[in-house]
Amino acid sequence: MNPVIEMKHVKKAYDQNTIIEDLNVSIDPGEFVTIVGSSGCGKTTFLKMINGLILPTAGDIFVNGKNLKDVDLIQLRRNIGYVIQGSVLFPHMTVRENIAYVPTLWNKKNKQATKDAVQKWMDIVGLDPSMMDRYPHELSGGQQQRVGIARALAASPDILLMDEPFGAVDAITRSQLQNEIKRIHQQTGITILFVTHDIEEALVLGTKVMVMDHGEIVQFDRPQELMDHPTNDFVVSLVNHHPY
Ligand SMILES: Nc1ncnc2c1ncn2[C@@H]1O[C@H](COP(=O)(O)OP(=O)(O)OP(=O)(O)O)[C@@H](O)[C@H]1O
Repeated sequence: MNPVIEMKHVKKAYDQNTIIEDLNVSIDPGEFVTIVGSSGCGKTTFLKMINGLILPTAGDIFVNGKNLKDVDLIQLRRNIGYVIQGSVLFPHMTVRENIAYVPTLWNKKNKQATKDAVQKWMDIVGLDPSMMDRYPHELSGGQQQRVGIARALAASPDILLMDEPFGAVDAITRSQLQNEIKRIHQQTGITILFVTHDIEEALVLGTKVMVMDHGEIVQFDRPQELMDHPTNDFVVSLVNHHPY
């Protein structure tokens, strides 16, 4: 199987400050990769290098076999969904208009196709149709997060990048959203990369868990493997905070 994302000898420095020294990783299509690690270890930097929002200082990044050095980054981002913490919806657009944003560009002559897409994705993320004409400020944090996910998915991306997407919602909503995203992953087979600071969330959601420490991947394994065979003391301490 060809990897959907590959990094080879990737280095990232901000001025003189090297955050990532030499990162090598290969991610297979369809995986749900959760990324955990201490604060400031480079998780967001890692994620943003995949959609070209941050450029590496050295090394190569391949998405769907193409070196990012050779691709149009705007085009690339159309195929990569990006969901971050908090609301990043267009405030002056309704739920319907937010979700329809990309499908409208595609279906200029077929309004019904856009309408169908909005309904389909609202349904998949568990948003009641009565929310359709509301504006973001008329929604709860959890509902806004659902619209954000629906909007990202409505663009039919191959890859979905999620940076602490459920960080700002209460525990009940968070657990509902976790179930939704797990189901969406199973239904769509999309590749998901999901940053979290919560090891429990990482172990529950991930088909693979990537543990980062000081810009290095210290372990990248199936959740069970991580719990049974943690590779170093950092992973041991992470896993030990897990209640199971
Ligand atoms: N634009 C920037 N300029 C300079 N330093 C930066 C910049 N962006 C991030 N950093 C630094 O790079 C390091 C890694 O940041 P990053 O946001 O990738 O970490 P993280 O693991 O996602 O952190 P957190 O869990 O706290 O969100 C941090 O020390 C941060 O201060």
